[in-house]
Amino acid sequence: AEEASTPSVKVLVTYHSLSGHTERMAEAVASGAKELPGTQVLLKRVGEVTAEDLFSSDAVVVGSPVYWSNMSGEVKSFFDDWQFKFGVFPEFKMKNKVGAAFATGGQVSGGKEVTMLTILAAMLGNQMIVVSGGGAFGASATTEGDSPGIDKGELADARLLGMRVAEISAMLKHGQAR
Ligand SMILES: Cc1cc2nc3c(=O)[nH]c(=O)nc-3n(C[C@H](O)[C@H](O)[C@H](O)COP(=O)(O)O)c2cc1C
Repeated sequence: AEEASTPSVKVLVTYHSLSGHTERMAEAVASGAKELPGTQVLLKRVGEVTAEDLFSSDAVVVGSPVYWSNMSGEVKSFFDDWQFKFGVFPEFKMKNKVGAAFATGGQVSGGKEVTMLTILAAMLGNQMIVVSGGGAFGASATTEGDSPGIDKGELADARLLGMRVAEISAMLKHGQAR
């Protein structure tokens, strides 16, 4: 009965992906978050996220392909839409929600960490509580050259990120990760 009366933690996992790599990572982040009982996960492309999706979430995990060592324009437009479409400022409507990032990039040293940091920077500017997981700045995967596609270890990192986001969100919402 106690379980049922505890409101579930809502995690929004959202991403941009043209050739499917970032989408695979997003699915793994989502399944990692679901591993914590009582977690509700919504998986959507950035362009499909509504105000209701955003504001009803306890956590938002954003994934981007690396475009010129940074988040893709579509992901940046998503963040810009937080103001243009959803009016987050000046009330800081995203304040104290958990935020995290993941990225895929063609090259080993092609800007995945910068990409995650710029995503986290947008979240920090919104007074969100940013967390890492999987890797030091979030979960990432190299998708071209000697390391084509997404491998098992990269999927495992994405799952770990999702789990950590769910755990921290539950701690903030309920005082413990259950
Ligand atoms: C316009 C453009 C710019 C890119 N710039 C970079 C880059 O600077 N560094 C890098 O490692 N990969 C770069 N890539 C490769 C993508 O990040 C990589 O293929 C990624 O996994 C694609 O993700 P997706 O399959 O989800 O679309 C670029 C790709 C495109 C289309």
